[in-house]
Formats: sequence, structure tokens, C-alpha cells
Amino acid sequence: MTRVAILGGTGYTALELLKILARHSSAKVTAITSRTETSPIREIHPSLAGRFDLSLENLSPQQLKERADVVFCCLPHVASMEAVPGLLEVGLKVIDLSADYRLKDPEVYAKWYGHAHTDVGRLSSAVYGLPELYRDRIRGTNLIANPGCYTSTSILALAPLIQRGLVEPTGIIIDAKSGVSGAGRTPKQNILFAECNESFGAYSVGNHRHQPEIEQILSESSGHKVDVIFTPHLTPMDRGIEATIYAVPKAKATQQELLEVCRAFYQESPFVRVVDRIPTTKDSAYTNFFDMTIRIVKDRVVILACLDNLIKGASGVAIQNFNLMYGYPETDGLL
Ligand SMILES: NC(=O)C1=CN([C@@H]2O[C@H](COP(=O)(O)OP(=O)(O)OC[C@H]3O[C@@H](n4cnc5c(N)ncnc54)[C@H](OP(=O)(O)O)[C@@H]3O)[C@@H](O)[C@H]2O)C=CC1
Ligand SMILES: CC(=O)N[C@@H](CCC(=O)OP(=O)(O)O)C(=O)O
Repeated sequence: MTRVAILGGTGYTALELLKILARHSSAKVTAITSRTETSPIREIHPSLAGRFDLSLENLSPQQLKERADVVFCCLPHVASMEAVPGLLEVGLKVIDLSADYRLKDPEVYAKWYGHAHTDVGRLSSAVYGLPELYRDRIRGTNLIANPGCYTSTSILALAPLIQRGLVEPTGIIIDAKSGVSGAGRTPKQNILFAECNESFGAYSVGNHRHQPEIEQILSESSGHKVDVIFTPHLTPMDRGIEATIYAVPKAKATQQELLEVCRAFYQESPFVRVVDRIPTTKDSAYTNFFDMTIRIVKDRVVILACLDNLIKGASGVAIQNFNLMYGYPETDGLL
């Protein structure tokens, strides 16, 4: 049994982690933290009543070390890199759901996050937690940089065709839409009901921080310099991400051949479904599955992909990483 602590227990990704951990065969949740709340977790997240008796606490790294082996850090970026060094220094393993350890170059981080990185020394050793690309690296690490939700959707959709040289690595357009829970539970004006309900629009056009993350991972994993235009949209749904991606073909291949390449690429990946029909967010909602298909339209390859931002885009993939780090079946808690 592995003892698990969760930081940022009042938030959405923490709630999803707790729901998954409640049915995990080999994990026991021993601590859940909050800066401010001390209530039982069932009062903060009523859906957890009957599943966990723990209350929220404000715990130091040393106190966490006495109770846990691994910490899931569900804090916003910047707050995360302030917490993670202390956790690693007392000997805990860390799965960080924030963006703080994803980008390898501290200058790129400072440019896109508007904040100097304060733990530069760990950027090179943190492992990007996308099991479908980095399963072996994940097994041996103490620090996982869990991917972003838009990022996972985009990378999983594009990696097979870029790696196999079937689409050009440049000139790629990623038109992505997210449900409102993608913005977290911490209140913000744009996610007020009267702002986002019955409304739809793009945001952060040309300057969303997932763009360099997508380019870094696709470039590193393919050996080509990948360049994308990433445009996110907020859609009035609770959860889910859909990405419609346009790429220029590099080699002649039929739609069926492209689908077969993707199926072969993901044959060892239990949570990727390469389907014939066009996926919708409902197909993967509340699951750890990533769904994708491909169409050829005129002179473009169009990839259509969906996942649940809080599960495959955050807490579900975090559990996949946990399972790999501890040698448990990759699917434990997730099917
Ligand atoms: N929502 C999503 O779909 C996804 C989220 N992520 C990332 O996962 C992380 C958690 O996201 P999510 O659960 O949605 O966020 P929430 O806003 O729902 O929760 C974050 C929690 O962190 C705590 N917190 C807030 N600010 C600070 C701070 N300055 N210092 C310390 N603790 C703080 C709060 O708990 P308290 O006030 O009780 O201390 C809060 O409940 C973020 O980094 C996010 O970017 C990644 C992929 C997808
Ligand atoms: C709808 C919405 O607001 N989504 C968030 C992305 C959530 C996420 O994955 O964030 P991190 O990469 O910071 O972990 C956004 O666009 O900022």
C-alpha cells in the first residue's frame, strides 16, 4: 500500500484524484491540505461523503513525510514551485499537476508565465508525465511534471503522424475548446455563470502558455522543430476538451492508412482510442480515455480529438503516472 497526500484539496483536480484513489487497489490517502480550510473533506466536496473521513490541514513537508510516500501537488503554477523543493528535500516523491516543471528552458517559462522560475535546477530532471510518450522515464523518477489538458489533447493527436513523417511539423493549426472546469475552482470573472453561459469565444489568441509546451514536447519526441498556432476557446460545458487540428500532409497516405499508423503507435496505450467516427466530449467525459480520429479534407489532414480535462487532462493521467512510478498496473483505479 502506498500512502498518498494531496496538496490543494479544495480544488477540482484534487476532487477528481480523490474519486479515483477511493477505488485504487494499492493507494491510501493519508493527508489532504489547504491553506485556509480545516473542515472534513466531505463538507468541501459532498460527493466524497462515505468515501473519506479525513479533514483538511495545513501541513509542513516534514509532517507530510511522516504520513505519506508521495504527494500530488494540485496547486496553481508559481505556488507549486514554492512547495515542491521542500517536499523533495524530505524524501517525498512528487506528481505536480501545475505547469511549473513542464518547460525545460527557464527563460521560456518566464516569458510565458510572467514570473522568473525559482527552482531552475530541477527543470532538467523533472519528467514530463505523458505515459504514451515517456513511460520508461516515468518509472524511475521522483518528480513528474504532469501535462496540461489542452497540451495532452494536442500532443497525443499529433505525435504519431509527426514522428512517422506523415505530416509537416510546421504550419499546424490547433483549434481547441475547453469546458469551464478547465479554469479551476478558484473564482475568476470569465467563469462566472452570467459571463460564460450561452456564450462562446476564443481567448489568449497567439499567447496561450500551452503553445510552447506543445511545441517543446512534439519537437523533442519527434526530432523535428515543431511549430503550431494554438487557439483555445471557452465553451459553456462543465468539462471536456475538443481539438480540431489541421496539418499539411508530407507523404501520400489514405485516411485508413493514417488511422492504422495511429493505432499501431498506441497499441500498448490502454487509454488511447483511435476511432472511425468523429469523437465528442461526451464519449470520454468522466473517463481517462483520449479519443481521436482523422479525416483528409482537400489538401489537409484534419485530426479530431477529445478528452476529459479533469481526468485524462489532469488527475487521471496523474494516477497513470503514479501507477508507473510504483509498478502498479497502469490502469489501476482508472477503468
Ligand atoms: N482544471 C483543469 O482542468 C486542469 C488543471 N491543471 C492544473 O492543476 C492545478 C490545480 O488545478 P485545479 O484543481 O483546477 O485548481 P483549483 O483552482 O480548483 O484549485 C487549486 C487549489 O490550490 C490552492 N491554492 C490556490 N492558490 C494558492 C496559492 N497561491 N498557494 C497555495 N495554494 C493555493 C487552493 O486551495 P486552498 O485555498 O484551500 O489552499 C485551491 O483550491 C493547477 O496548476 C492547474 O493549472 C492541469 C490540467 C487541467
Ligand atoms: C478553460 C481554461 O481556462 N483552461 C486553462 C487551462 C488549464 C490547464 O491545463 O492549465 P495548466 O497548464 O496551467 O495546468 C487555461 O486556459 O488557462
